[in-house]
Amino acid sequence: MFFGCKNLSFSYYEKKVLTNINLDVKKGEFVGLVGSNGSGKSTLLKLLCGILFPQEGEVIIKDQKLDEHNRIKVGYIFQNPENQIIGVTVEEDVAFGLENIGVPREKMLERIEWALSTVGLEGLNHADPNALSGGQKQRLAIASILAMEPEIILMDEPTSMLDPKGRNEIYKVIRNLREIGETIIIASHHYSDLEHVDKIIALNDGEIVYEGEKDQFYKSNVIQSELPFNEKIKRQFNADLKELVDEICR
Ligand SMILES: Nc1ncnc2c1ncn2[C@@H]1O[C@H](COP(=O)(O)OP(=O)(O)OP(=O)(O)O)[C@@H](O)[C@H]1O
Repeated sequence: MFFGCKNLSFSYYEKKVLTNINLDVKKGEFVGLVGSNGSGKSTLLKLLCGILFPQEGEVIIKDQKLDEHNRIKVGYIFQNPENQIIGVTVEEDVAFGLENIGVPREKMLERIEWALSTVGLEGLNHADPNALSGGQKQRLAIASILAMEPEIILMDEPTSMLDPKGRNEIYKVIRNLREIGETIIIASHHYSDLEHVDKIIALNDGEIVYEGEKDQFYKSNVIQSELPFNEKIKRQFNADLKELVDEICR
């Protein structure tokens, strides 16, 4: 198995929030994780990257159980980039993780340049991270993870704190990451975040209730609240959003 988990269950003290989760993610796959508030998406991502440990089951990375020795292979991008940025300059921020794992200086500079250009922040090496826009901060957080060359990247609602411009910047980065063959799981409520996913996994009350094609998911009634706005309109008024607007404006 490239990446996934087997029979994973997790409780916060007495409260069970995930039950018997099984995932199998192929190399290069782009997976969307959806579910209403509190369904367990963030908890699942935190288990998949080793921030939390399950009471039952295991996470697998390249046929091995995820533990403190190999969890570096899983990169986790927080919802709020402020939680992740620690450097005084952009370059220092990306360098931080690399220094921790003892990457030699020359290799480190190469990786920093590559990561910054992949997220479109080239030339900003000496900028103050606090002076960056929201979209740039999120891209810096992605670069810092990318530089560590993880096998898989997990993103927890990466656009929820951004304006439309920032969101578009992140979509461009995701397209770049896909082109270079990165494996990505993205938890999100935003339909646009999930436009290009290979498959959807839907959680409800801590259980997987759907796994499969995106279009099929939106056609099904598994989780109504996750439907894109246009689809909700279609079902309610039996008309396309554009047709309705045209009709109203006539
Ligand atoms: N640290 C914690 N201690 C106790 N309960 C928690 C903790 N974190 C989350 N929970 C509970 O676990 C359940 C799942 O939460 P989680 O944040 O994983 O869901 P989510 O699907 O990511 O929600 P959202 O879309 O709102 O971010 C919720 O009922 C939440 O209240």
